[in-house]
Amino acid sequence: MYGVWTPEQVRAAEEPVLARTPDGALMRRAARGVAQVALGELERRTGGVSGRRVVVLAGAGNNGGDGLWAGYELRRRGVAVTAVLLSPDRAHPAGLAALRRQKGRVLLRVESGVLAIERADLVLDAVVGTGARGGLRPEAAALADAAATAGVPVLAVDTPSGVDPLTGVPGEDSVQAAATVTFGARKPVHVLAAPRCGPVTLVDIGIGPELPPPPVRVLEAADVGARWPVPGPGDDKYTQGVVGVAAGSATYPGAAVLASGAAALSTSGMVRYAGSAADEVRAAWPEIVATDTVGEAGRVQAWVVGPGLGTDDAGARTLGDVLDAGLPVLADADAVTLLGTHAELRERARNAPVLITPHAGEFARVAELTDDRVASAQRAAADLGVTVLLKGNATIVAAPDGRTLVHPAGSAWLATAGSGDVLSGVAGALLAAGLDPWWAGGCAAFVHARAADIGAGAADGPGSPVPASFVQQALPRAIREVREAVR
Ligand SMILES: NC(=O)C1=CN([C@@H]2O[C@H](COP(=O)(O)OP(=O)(O)OC[C@H]3O[C@@H](n4cnc5c(N)ncnc54)[C@H](OP(=O)(O)O)[C@@H]3O)[C@@H](O)[C@H]2O)[C@@H](O)CC1
Ligand SMILES: [K+]
Repeated sequence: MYGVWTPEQVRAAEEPVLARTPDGALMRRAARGVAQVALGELERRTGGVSGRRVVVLAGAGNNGGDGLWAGYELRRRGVAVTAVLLSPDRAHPAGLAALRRQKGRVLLRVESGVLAIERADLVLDAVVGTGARGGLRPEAAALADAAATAGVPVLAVDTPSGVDPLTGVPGEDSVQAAATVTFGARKPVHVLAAPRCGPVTLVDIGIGPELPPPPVRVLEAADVGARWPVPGPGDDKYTQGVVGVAAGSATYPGAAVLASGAAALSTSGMVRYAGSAADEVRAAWPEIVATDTVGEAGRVQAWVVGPGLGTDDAGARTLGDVLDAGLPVLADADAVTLLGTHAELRERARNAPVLITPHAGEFARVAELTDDRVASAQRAAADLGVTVLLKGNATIVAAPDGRTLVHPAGSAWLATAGSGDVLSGVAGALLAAGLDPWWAGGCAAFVHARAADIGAGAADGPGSPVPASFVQQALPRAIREVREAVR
């Protein structure tokens, strides 16, 4: 598990360290980190460093200072460095002087910068970092565009410029980085817009002890593996948690098959299905005990409700029955919509162990969604009194007590029909096994995303589209992987 801090928190943590260290020391540490990663990229991509060409796009603030100092370090290693100054009058004076001392080339015009980029092996994006406001301005946009067109990889300094460091939302023009080097702490952009950042290297600049507890956490495979429920010698099928799935309809039997099958693959023990797709579920999964209604289902330890349920009165009744059972509940899809339209159902869910798993459209039916998806999920969790898992390329899980995690999906293969049904089955099974909603959501999101990559073949190559049933089938391998990470 690792933490993510807001730019504001990082700035506050830097202050005391800046005050007790010599002028410029922090920036020099940061710049050495950038240079080291840049040298590694050059070596890996071109087989050497000496004489290789690096262009630094240097903005007006300290991010530009990092870039200029990194250019100085690279010059010392024999790299041909050209800096393009985006605001020549405000370029970091010490960084610029250092680069000049080492005979780095300095350009003031965008046109000459574009020409230099076309011949470069690597571009350092030091346009703007945590002080960013909005997308790239036209001159920086033209330079970023030149790098993209020429296929020159960009190493982002701290954050990919033009992407909001707090929300990860890209402006109209923004940098697509091949890799990113950040300092002191990971920031939200690195997990909310991971595909924009590429692999992120964290450089220690000594501010760690000054940081508060992280407002956002990211689970790693071992965290998930350590919590994944597995049977012990004293367990039987009941003691491990029986999950009930109230999903699917005559129109959407597939949702029932995907959700209940995913539950059966996620934990040992037992799955009960209740709904109008009982025949289809039984045919696909003979081990699942299927009945027509929630009332007939028998004892369970948690309910999954919603996928393919329908939003009519019958759906609302089923959701009400499930909430009244007083057990942990995973409410997805139509169940989220019903919570949006029925205030009395929202009241029954409040402060109960409920995990809702909306995508953006469903989320907007129960709470306000802004560009700041993390804050939106946190507010919704606090206001509704339930744990909220907001789906998206980066999935956010926020508990009413404020605990928040982000799962940064590496790929977008999960954006496929039925994939949410699979997630709901996994998370429901974890609730039945006794995980609290926040952990159930976090662990389910992790394994679900991994199963998508496995199903897509993205672990061994570029991958190919993966239907939800393949994601479901890849769950066992994804679970074995997280369990192996514990050892
Ligand atoms: N403190 C330290 O010692 C350390 C700090 N560190 C580094 O400092 C960075 C933070 O530096 P910072 O606070 O100076 O802000 P920064 O990100 O450079 O941006 C502000 C400048 O950018 C401009 N600008 C704004 N938006 C823009 C846009 N869309 N497109 C283009 N330009 C835009 C804005 O100009 P203005 O709006 O005034 O015209 C202003 O001049 C941090 O990310 C890390 O890299 C590390 O070295 C560790 C030690
Ligand atoms: K940057």
